[in-house]
Amino acid sequence: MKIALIGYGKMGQAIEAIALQRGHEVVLKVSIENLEDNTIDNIRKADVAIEFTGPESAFDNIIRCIDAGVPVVSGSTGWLNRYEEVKTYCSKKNGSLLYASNFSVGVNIFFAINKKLASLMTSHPEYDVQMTEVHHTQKLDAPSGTAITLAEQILGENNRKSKWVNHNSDQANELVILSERVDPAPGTHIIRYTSAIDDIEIKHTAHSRQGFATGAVLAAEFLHTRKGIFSMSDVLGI
Ligand SMILES: NC(=O)C1=CN([C@@H]2O[C@H](COP(=O)(O)OP(=O)(O)OC[C@H]3O[C@@H](n4cnc5c(N)ncnc54)[C@H](OP(=O)(O)O)[C@@H]3O)[C@@H](O)[C@H]2O)C=CC1
Ligand SMILES: O=C(O)C1=N[C@H](C(=O)O)C[C@H](O)C1
Repeated sequence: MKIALIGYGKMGQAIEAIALQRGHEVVLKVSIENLEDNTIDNIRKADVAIEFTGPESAFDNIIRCIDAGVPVVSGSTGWLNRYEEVKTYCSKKNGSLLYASNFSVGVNIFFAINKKLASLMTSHPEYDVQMTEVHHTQKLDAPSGTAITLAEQILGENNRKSKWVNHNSDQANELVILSERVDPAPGTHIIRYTSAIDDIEIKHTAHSRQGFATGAVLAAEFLHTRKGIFSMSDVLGI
């Protein structure tokens, strides 16, 4: 596959290493230094684009890939207030999009465990639930995209919580997500159910960016021959 890397920072470089190992070719690398290369004509040289830039630039980059007619895998976080708009545009243009707040296989298994645990806890109001996410200090958004996905899963199951907040709270309806920024943390997510009698905790710790990068390349391999809007559940069958 010929791959365009839109965003050549920590993730773009980790993805390039995995893509080359898997026999793919990187035909375009875009960062702030060469934004002039981020054109529809250049993107069209690729079979698939992989977009990891950040909250401010993801939307425009994804739209550009759709306009180029090139399937796009995006992992940028902090822009999902415009996700519905992108989905509508992608459908209208008969494009291909695969978005995930977290591409690692381990986190996608963790999502399934989180949903199941949240469902079991529905009938146990004696437990309160809280989340913590820990990332490196260069991260621009808080809470992490993964934490928001986990929180939305819990909100979907737990009728005692009606919204998430990114600060401490004593309101019973608020699901607290605490964000910590310490180096070199690639990404840790912890969900704690606490009661007077005992606590239950589930935790995922990424040891490096390799899992995210491998998942993004698997997603690109999945997407490049398909039309439509997909998620990592489609890639992994979980
Ligand atoms: N879904 C997932 O599994 C994961 C998602 N992420 C998310 O991916 C995003 C990127 O993370 P990370 O690689 O760590 O961040 P970095 O800051 O290391 O890299 C971002 C890259 O995007 C470039 N960039 C910034 N603005 C633009 C733009 N307008 N057009 C094109 N390129 C641009 C930067 O250029 P320059 O270097 O010149 O500034 C840099 O190359 C974040 O939103 C992060 O949360 C991260 C890990 C996993
Ligand atoms: O910015 C990061 O580094 C990460 N971002 C994603 C997120 O916001 O959830 C995924 C991973 O945790 C690393």
